[in-house]
Amino acid sequence: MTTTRQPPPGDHPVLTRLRGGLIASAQAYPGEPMRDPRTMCQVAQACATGGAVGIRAQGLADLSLITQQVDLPVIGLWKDGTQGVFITPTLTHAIAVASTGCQIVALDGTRRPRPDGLTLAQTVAELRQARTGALVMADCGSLEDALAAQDAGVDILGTTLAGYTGQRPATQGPDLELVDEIVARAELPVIVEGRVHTPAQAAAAMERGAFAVVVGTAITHPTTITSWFVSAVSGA
Ligand SMILES: CC(=O)N[C@H](C=O)[C@@H](O)[C@H](O)[C@H](O)COP(=O)(O)O
Repeated sequence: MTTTRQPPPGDHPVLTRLRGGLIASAQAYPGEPMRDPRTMCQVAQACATGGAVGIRAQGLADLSLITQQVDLPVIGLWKDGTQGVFITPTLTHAIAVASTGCQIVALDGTRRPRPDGLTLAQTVAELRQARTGALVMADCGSLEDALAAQDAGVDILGTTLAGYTGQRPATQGPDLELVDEIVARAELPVIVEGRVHTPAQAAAAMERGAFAVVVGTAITHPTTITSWFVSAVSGA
C-alpha cells in the first residue's frame, strides 16, 4: 500500500489558514449540560468571532453542524471510549469523520495497537484512498510517536496526547520540552495542544516553533474554568 503525499508541509491552503494562529477546541463530554451540537456550534461561532483561525471538534453530529455553519477549517475527531486508543481509533471512524466535511481528521498518532488491527500507515493510506481530501493530524504522546507518525504519512503532528499515554509526565501546562524535541527532529507542522491554559503558555508554544496552538478547556469548558476559580476563592 503506498501513501500519496499531500503538498509540502505547511503549503496546503488549509494549513496556510491555520499557520501562526489559535485553534479553539469545542468539546463537551458525555452527560454534560453543553453536550449538544447546537451549543458546540455556537461556542465555535463565538470563538471564530474572537479571532480563532480554526476549530477542533468531536463527534459526527457536532462536526456536521460546525462544518456547515462556521467558516473556518475544522479539525474533526471521534472519541470512542476513554481508555487506550480512543481518538478516532479506527479507519471506519476516520472515514466517518472526514465525511462530515472537516478539512483535517485528527486521529490517535501513538504507536499503540489500534482496535481494527491496522497500522497508522495503513490507516492513513486507506483514508487517502477514500479521496476525502482531508489532511491527517496525528495526536502524539512522545517524540517517538511523532517521528513514527511522520513516517506513516500524516500531514500534521500534534502534542495532544503528551501526558496521557504514560510516555511523558503530565506537565502543569503544555509539554514545551516535547515541543522542542519534535520541532527539532520532525519536518511536519507541529500543532501544540494539551493543557494550554493561559495566553502566556500559548505564546511560549509559538516561540518554541509551534505551527499553531489548540486551546480547549481554558476557552470552551466552563465547568473546569469555574472550578479553577472556585479553588482559588476557597483557598484564599
Ligand atoms: C487527551 C484528550 O483526550 N484530549 C482531547 C482531544 O481532543 C480533548 O479532551 C482536549 O480538550 C483537547 O486536546 C484540548 O486540550 P485542553 O483541553 O487541555 O486545552
